Amino acid sequence: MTEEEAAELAQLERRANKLFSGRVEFLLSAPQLKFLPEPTVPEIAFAGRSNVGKSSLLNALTGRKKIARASVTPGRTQELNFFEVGEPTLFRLVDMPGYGFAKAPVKVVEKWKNLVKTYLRGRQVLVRNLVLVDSRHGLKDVDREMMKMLDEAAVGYRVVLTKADKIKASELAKTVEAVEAEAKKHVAAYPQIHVTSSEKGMGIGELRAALLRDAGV
Ligand SMILES: Nc1nc2c(ncn2[C@@H]2O[C@H](COP(=O)(O)OP(=O)(O)OP(=O)(O)O)[C@@H](O)[C@H]2O)c(=O)[nH]1
Ligand SMILES: [Mg+2]
Repeated sequence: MTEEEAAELAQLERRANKLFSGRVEFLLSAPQLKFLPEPTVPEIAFAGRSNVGKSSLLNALTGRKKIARASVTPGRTQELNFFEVGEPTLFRLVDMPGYGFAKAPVKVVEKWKNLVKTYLRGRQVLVRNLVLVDSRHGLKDVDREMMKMLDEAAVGYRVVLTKADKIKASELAKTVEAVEAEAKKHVAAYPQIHVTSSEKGMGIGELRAALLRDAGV
């Protein structure tokens, strides 16, 4: 990175930090597609296995403890939850139900799956997706399925490792390498992945800046 690029990035990060610490508001919760808000601004959606830390990452990004409901119980988020960022609203963050939660009743899982799939495939204003992956587990087949679906839907996505505070640096480095190698094989995935800890604030500033770029603001 040149000095100029580094300065530009630092400036973007400052702007991102300011924006995320400003107005962030819960807009609505959509249990069905007919309840989606008007597609008036760009949207960035958070996907990932149940309990991977989607709601926690949303809280960390916005610097608010409880704007999105996080929980030790997998399957906490059951609707598409929309949050608006900026005054006036510049873009929205969308917290989604997790996938791959074996204990949920089949019917409930089918309902979430359809909701998420239809949203991801058909939403005009969806500019970027985050696919969250637990640092301790790396990519699972359900993640690969999601990535394939996004490749097919031509929705660009960033792979984000979560809970990086939970493993040793040496193990983390191995996971990063493996996940990055796989991400490079997916057409719609960013070749570089993000490493985060919502608990420790790791990687949060960089991700904020990346999201600002994605939203085009
Ligand atoms: N140590 C640590 N724990 C985390 C981190 N992020 C999330 N967790 C914990 O992981 C659990 C699940 O977090 P959530 O944010 O609710 O996960 P989710 O992906 O929204 O889960 P669903 O809504 O069920 O799909 C909670 O107990 C969080 O406190 C992190 O960065 N570090
Ligand atoms: Mg959640």
